[in-house]
Amino acid sequence: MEQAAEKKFPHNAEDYELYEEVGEGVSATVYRALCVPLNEIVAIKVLDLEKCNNDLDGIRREVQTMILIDHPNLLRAHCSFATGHNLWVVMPYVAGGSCLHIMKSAYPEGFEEPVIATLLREVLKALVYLHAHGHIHRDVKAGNILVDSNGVIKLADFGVAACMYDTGDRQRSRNTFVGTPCWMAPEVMQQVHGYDFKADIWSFGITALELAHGHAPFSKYPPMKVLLMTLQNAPPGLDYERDKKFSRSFREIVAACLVKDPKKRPTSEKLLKHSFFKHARSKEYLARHTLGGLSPLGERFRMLKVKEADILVQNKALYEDKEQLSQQEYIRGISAWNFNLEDLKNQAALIQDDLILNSEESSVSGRHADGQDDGSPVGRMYLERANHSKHASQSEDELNDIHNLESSLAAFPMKPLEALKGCFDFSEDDIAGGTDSEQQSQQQSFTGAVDQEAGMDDGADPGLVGSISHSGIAGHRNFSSGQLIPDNVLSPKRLIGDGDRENLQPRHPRERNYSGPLQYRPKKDFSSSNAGEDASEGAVVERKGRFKVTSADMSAKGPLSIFNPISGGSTNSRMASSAASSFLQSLRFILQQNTKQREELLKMIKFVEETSGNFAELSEASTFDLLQIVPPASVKEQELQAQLIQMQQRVGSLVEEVQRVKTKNAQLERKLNSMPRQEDRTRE
Ligand SMILES: Nc1ncnc2c1ncn2[C@@H]1O[C@H](COP(=O)(O)OP(=O)(O)OP(=O)(O)O)[C@@H](O)[C@H]1O
Repeated sequence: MEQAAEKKFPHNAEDYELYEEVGEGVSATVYRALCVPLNEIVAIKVLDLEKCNNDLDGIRREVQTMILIDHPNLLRAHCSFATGHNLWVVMPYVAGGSCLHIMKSAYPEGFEEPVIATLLREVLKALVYLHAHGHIHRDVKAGNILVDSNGVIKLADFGVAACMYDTGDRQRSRNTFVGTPCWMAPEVMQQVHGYDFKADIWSFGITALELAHGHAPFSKYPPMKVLLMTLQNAPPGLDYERDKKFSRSFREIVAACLVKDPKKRPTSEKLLKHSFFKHARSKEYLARHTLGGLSPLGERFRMLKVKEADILVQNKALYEDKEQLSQQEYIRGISAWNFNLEDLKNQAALIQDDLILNSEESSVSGRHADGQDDGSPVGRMYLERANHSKHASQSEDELNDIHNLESSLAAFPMKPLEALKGCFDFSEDDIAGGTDSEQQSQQQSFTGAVDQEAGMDDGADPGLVGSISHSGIAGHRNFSSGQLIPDNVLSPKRLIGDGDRENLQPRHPRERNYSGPLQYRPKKDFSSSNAGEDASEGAVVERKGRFKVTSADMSAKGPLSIFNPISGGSTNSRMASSAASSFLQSLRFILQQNTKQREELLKMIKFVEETSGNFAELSEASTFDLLQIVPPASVKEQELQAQLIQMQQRVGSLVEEVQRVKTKNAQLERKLNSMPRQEDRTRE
């Protein structure tokens, strides 16, 4: 691969000393490192090729884009090469880390407006450049906005960038789900007409809200819920009450970006001229107001991880609820959902449970449209769940929710209710629970502030510079990034630095890659995958941490399994059991509905029987049929609906028949009454 700039960065792992971990993505870990020959601190993103083995094109594209771009606000890669089972991407070290990490560490409620304006202005400059060169970034979010120690902003992560001039397969890739759900534009979710650079403008608007509040709108919800809310609800925005500290121009620019019709969104170039950016300040101001007083990145990252682990333990002790725990990963803002259109449809079919839980929020628009809540997300969800009683009064709303859901998903060929049919397709094996430790390892959450210590420095962090030696990498080979993915670099083990490269350990199944890969597999996969290292992964197509589905993914994939959108669980067993409980709830609800209708019908039949003895026989038959309406738990919802319609039609015709008989009787009565008079007349 070509090298960036004048300096020649070596393509050899031996020439780098890995220091501490400074970031983690879904399929990558980022280290601060020293390039020994150049004596320069760099960041090295170590991508696990095994986890990306179906998206090698994507990786190649990311690296190529990273090397070719040339803009002060875009993070450019120095070089990349494969070593062992990993791909190393060498890039400048951005000492402040991402805005997401900064917020999690010191600004959990978000930044002040001048800081936001400054950050967004720089991001927009990067987007103007990218769009002008035919690229769509597709993953604009606070986690990808890096701040260096001088306050210079770098937009990073081209893992999902696409070229607008692509043809053929790559063009088709723009008809794919790519991005992170909370930041994803509606047209990207819908996949009806594809999308263009305006998708970045939507994500930019969401990022503006994220920087203002410390989290993205809908970030407390599971991915499927986010999809539905984005499609169904009014676009999120700044709230007049809660966000009154922000200027009108801020409100306006957010509203301009978050328009559902992409054509109505401004271009990045136009946005850059918006009056909101009058609030922007210098990079020195930015450095002071974002990084001032923060400890070095590696230290912060380590503390956040400790904090996450604590929260995980607390949550586990409090709730012992695996489904809730799996939410944590999502809340954290990690994007690890891999799914295709069929998954979406099938998951959507089960979402009524979720809609019931959150019916209030899902109908909210405007003031609370961003789903903000002050309580702890896990506690809140737990409460919602506890409040979820099955009162009859809720039933109508539930039905409405299902209908709303249906109309929102009109673009999808299979309707949610129809998709329920596939939900029975799992075996006892599938319902066996996953291990706690596996669950636990998946959960992380960044919240609250951490202690603020020494200032920041691009150089080595004393005390943290446990360099990782190279010699432990058995048989590692170097490849130029021109040919990124030789066959033999793919292997079942992932190696990570652990302070000493001599002791490189295969990591336990990656902690953060389990926020609920939204996927399904044929039933046989369920059982077979239980034995594997990560039951959720099986024949997963894509490891990169985002929603992604390629055109090829849209083909049918055999019998359906299911996923509970609430759990976002990682193991098939958890998916199966939570889906089973979700489905049972659906059945109970249907049963309840049908019982009520049955009672109504019985009343009508009784009325018919009483009014006309002539139809007793027919009525009996109807009563018998009606009794059949009570659905055994295993009867599918659709069949029940059909039965119900038939019953209703039958009762309707009975009522008509009764009316006809009544009319006839009345006529006969009139005739009878008139008859004696005729006899009298005859006698006379
Ligand atoms: N050059 C860099 N200098 C300092 N920190 C970095 C650098 N690049 C990335 N990071 C940190 O590492 C984190 C993860 O990196 P990155 O986003 O590239 O991984 P990823 O797998 O693509 O993540 P995701 O899929 O979640 O977007 C970033 O959020 C950031 O905090």
